[in-house]
Order: sequence, then structure tokens, then C-alpha cells
Amino acid sequence: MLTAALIFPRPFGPLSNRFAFNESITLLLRWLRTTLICDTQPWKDLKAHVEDIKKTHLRDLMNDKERCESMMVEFDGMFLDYSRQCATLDTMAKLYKLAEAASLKQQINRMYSGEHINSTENRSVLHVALRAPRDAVINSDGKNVVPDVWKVLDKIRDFSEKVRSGSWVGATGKPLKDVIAIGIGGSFLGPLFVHTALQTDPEAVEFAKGRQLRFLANVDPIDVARSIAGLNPETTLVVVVSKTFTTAETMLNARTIREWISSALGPSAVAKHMVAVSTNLTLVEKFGIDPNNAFAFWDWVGGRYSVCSAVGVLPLSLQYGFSIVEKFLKGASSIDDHFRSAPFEKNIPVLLGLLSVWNVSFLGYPARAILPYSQALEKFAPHIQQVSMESNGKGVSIDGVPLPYEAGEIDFGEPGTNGQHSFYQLIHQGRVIPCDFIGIVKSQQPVYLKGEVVSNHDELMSNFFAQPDALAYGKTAEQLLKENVSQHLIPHKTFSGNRPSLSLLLPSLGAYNIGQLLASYEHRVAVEGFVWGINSFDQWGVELGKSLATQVRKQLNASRTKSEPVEGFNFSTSKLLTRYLQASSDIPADPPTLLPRI
Ligand SMILES: O=P(O)(O)OC[C@H]1O[C@](O)(CO)[C@@H](O)[C@@H]1O
Repeated sequence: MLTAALIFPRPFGPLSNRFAFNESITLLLRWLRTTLICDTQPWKDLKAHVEDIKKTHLRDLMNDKERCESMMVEFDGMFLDYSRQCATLDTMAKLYKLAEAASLKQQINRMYSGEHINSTENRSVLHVALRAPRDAVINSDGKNVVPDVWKVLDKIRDFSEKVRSGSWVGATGKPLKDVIAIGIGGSFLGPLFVHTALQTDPEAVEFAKGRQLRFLANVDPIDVARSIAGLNPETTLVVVVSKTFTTAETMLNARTIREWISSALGPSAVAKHMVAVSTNLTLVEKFGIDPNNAFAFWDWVGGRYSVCSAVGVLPLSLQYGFSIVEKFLKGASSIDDHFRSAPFEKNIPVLLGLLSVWNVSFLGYPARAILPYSQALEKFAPHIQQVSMESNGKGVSIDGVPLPYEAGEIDFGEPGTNGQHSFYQLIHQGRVIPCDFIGIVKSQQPVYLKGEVVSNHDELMSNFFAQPDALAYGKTAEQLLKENVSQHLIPHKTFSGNRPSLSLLLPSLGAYNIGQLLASYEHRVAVEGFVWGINSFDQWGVELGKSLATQVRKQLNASRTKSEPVEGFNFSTSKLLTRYLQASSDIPADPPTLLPRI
């Protein structure tokens, strides 16, 4: 970059010089655009360094106390131990150089200062503003967005208090004690994760007494049936959550539940029983929801980063009260400050992100297992799947240059110990999958049985501490021989070890810690994207399937209502569609409204 700057002439002087200057700038920009991180020296150094790492084994690396100690970081009660990564201190130094080459610090600053870093959609990326304190100043397009954020938060506080206290009642005068949140993707997964995590938190439980929060996401009518089973429209409030208010699944589900309400209570009941969260307030009104009962958010909030906006805050406040949700926002905000200001060596999201890049792009491990040892976090991995895979599952750089390396990673996970009895066989003896072990010091729901060796939570945590070592150390043939294992079983009982993991220990799992965990992973994904040089904040890859579904929808309608033959599809799809239509030809062309009967 410096070299490039030196060879270009200055902007002053005669016209010919200025012309040359403009040319040079164009060339420089082109050069910058086509320069990928893999062309930089730090990337090449890391590639070469892989050979050194291949000669190490975690068994030996773990013997180096000094190394292990410097691979432990603590912030605001969160403790990260990444000593079981296949990495040395030299690896880390090289990763920091890579971060420098990727201008990571500058990219983080650009995000916080509201630059339009989501360039393909020409938008700022400011989910950090959603949890910023009231007096913070965060600008997007020259305007401080924090007062707008708090205006909506205050409106949610008022509305949720009215509903929870019974001063807002339904069409028949009954208090609304149950909530169905309709939304999909980012308008569903984050709120579901937080709700599931709070559901057993003793403090949150107290506030949720007598109330239910359900989610309706899938356009599958079975999900409709499940979401309304046992609920009474008279006592149910529906929150339609959609950033665009055009998502086909959400809108059909919203129309279905509107029908469920109006067929039971009359069309005028919709005003009392349906509210919305969206950036598109015009469409909310068109749908028939009173704009006064709409809760806004903004185009600078990406769907998968929207749980801290009204998308999550409204349904969660209705269920647990605003004060609990505010703690969640504060936890996330604490990590936002840490991410922005801590040096990389002490910065939890930066470390998590750089290690992911190391595992994916250099060691060649494309997947990551997210393994929380807490049943309350059972919906964490599904949420991070979207945050990570929709953000970083890209094939071109932010400037549209095809990537000669893989970006993104395959995220999956289950709470321990359930996962141990499911897919851990593969991660111990099959493929190498870097694992995130997430443990909690104090259980939300402690259980002790007199006479048992340990408490139930200690039993769970015994596994949390044991599994990373089993993966790192493995078990050798010599060890097995010493245990008199028969020769023919030795290959089957050998564990190669040297399988990387990291351990994240949280002091407890209250709303605040849940916010910390969320923000740590959100920023980790951003770090990966910044280093890979991609746009982590758009999602064009979801569009093609949507438009093809439109074509199929038209065909199904034409075939059912006008008996039109299946046309315009390839052989396979035509065959499948024809078979589907023939096998369901008993469905009338213009059926009467039918709602689930369970
Ligand atoms: O909130 P909306 O606009 O209904 O979109 C739902 C989801 O659809 C996507 O656009 C694609 O899955 C997500 O990014 C988004 O979270």
C-alpha cells in the first residue's frame, strides 16, 4: 500500500500531472479492490507456519504452562481459555499481523462510526447502537441514532407494562396473558434463543408467572397448529415481526393468525390483539395493524443482528418485563465496549474470530461445534448458525472478486451432555471439528441429592472439563497396551487427540450474561468477515430460492384452479410437481377457510 502510494504523483501541478493523478487513483483503487487478504505477507507467513504446527501435538503444547497461561483471557466475568487450540504464541503473533493487514481495527471503527460498510445494500451496520446507553452518541448518516433507539425502548416499556398489568385488554375485556411472536430467520432465532435461556432463570421466571410466549416461524401449517394449540384468542396478543414486512412465510402466518382472531372475536378485534415490529411501517398499516401499535427499527439493523431491537425486546418484555430485558441489553453493551477498545491480545471477540480464521483458512477445518453445557442454551447454536452462516457464507470479496479461499464455516451444536451421546463419536475419532465448550459456574437451577458424589450441576460440568482434554490428548496405543486391551481392539480404541477446542466459562446465566454471550459471538463473526474481506452484512444467497418458489407457487395455483399442466420446469421438478398435484387432487380448487383443529 505504502509502495503503491509512493509511485503515484501528487494532485497538484500542470493539467497533465493532474490527469495522471486521477489515472493513478483509479489504478490504486482497482489494485486495492483486487488485493485479497491471501495476497498479503502475513497470510503467506501463516500458510507457511501450518507446517510448523503440523509438527506439534496438543499433548506437548499443553505442557507449556507459560503458553497456556497467556492463552487465557478474562473480561467482565467471562473467562476464555484457548490453550487447546492448535496454535503457539508465534501463531498468535502471526494472526495479529494478519489482523493488521486486514485493517481490522479500522474496520471495527468504521462499523461503530456508522459508515456504510454493508456496501451492497448501502447501509450502516449499527446493532451496537441498539444496546448503547441513553447518553451515547452513535451516528448514521450524520444523525445520532441513540435517541430514536430509546424512544422505541421507552414505548416498549410502556406498552409491555400496560399489557402485563392488565390495563391493556383484549376485545372481550380480558387481560392478554399469552403472546405469539410471528417471524422467521433473524426475526425469530435470536428472540427464541434468549427466551429459551431466560425460561429457567429464577429472576426471569418470577416475572413470567402466568404468562406464555410462543413463536410461529415455519410456514408449515403444523407450526401454526402448534403455536395456537390450547390458546384462547381472547387472551392472546400477536406480535408480527418482520423487518421488511414482505417475507412470504411470515405474512401468510400473520394472515392465518389474523383469521384465527377475527373468526373468533370479529375483525375489529385485530386492533387490540395484533401489534407489529418492522422497519416498514407503511406495510404494517396496510396489513391492518394500527400504526400506534407498531414498533420501529431501522435499515442499519441486519435481520440476524436484530434481537436487541424491538424484534427481541418487545416479545421478551411482554414475557419477562422490560427490566429483565434491559439487563440483557447491558450485558451486550459491555461486550460492545470491550470489542471496540480492548487490545487484540485481550479482546474476546477478536481472539474468537482470529482463531476461527486460523482453523478454517489455514488448518482446513471447515466446521465448528458450539457445545453449551447448559440446557438453557439449547437454542444458542441454531441462532449462531444464522448469525455466522448467513453472514460469512460468501464466495466473493466485498468488492465482488471471487475468493480463492473458503470463507465462512459450518456451525452446528447441541447442549452437552446430549451431544456426547449423539455426534461426539465423530469429533473424537472421525473428522476434526474445532469445538466451543461453553460452561456456566452457577446453574440456574441447582439440584443436590443427599448421598450423591456430586451435585447435578457438578456432574454436568465434569463433562465440560473432561471433553476438551479427551479431544486434545487422545489416547495412544501404548496406553491401551498398558491397560491390557486386546490387540485387535487397539486401533478402534485409539484416540489420535490433537483436536482443537476452546472453553468459555460464564459466572452464571442471567439476562446480563446472555447478552454478553450474544454480543461476543456477533462480533466474532464480524471479525472473521473483516479478515476474509467479505461483506458479512448482506445475504443475497437467500434470494434465488425465494424467486423460484414464486414460480412454483404460481404453478400450483394455476394447476389447482385452472387444471393447467405443469410447465417451464426441468424434468425432475416437473415430475415431482405432477406427482404432488395428482396425489392431492382431492383438494378443492377454491376451498373454504380451514384452520388447525388441535
Ligand atoms: O424480518 P424479515 O424481513 O421478515 O426477514 C426474515 C429473514 O429473512 C432473511 O432475509 C433471509 O433468511 C433473513 O436475513 C431475515 O432475518
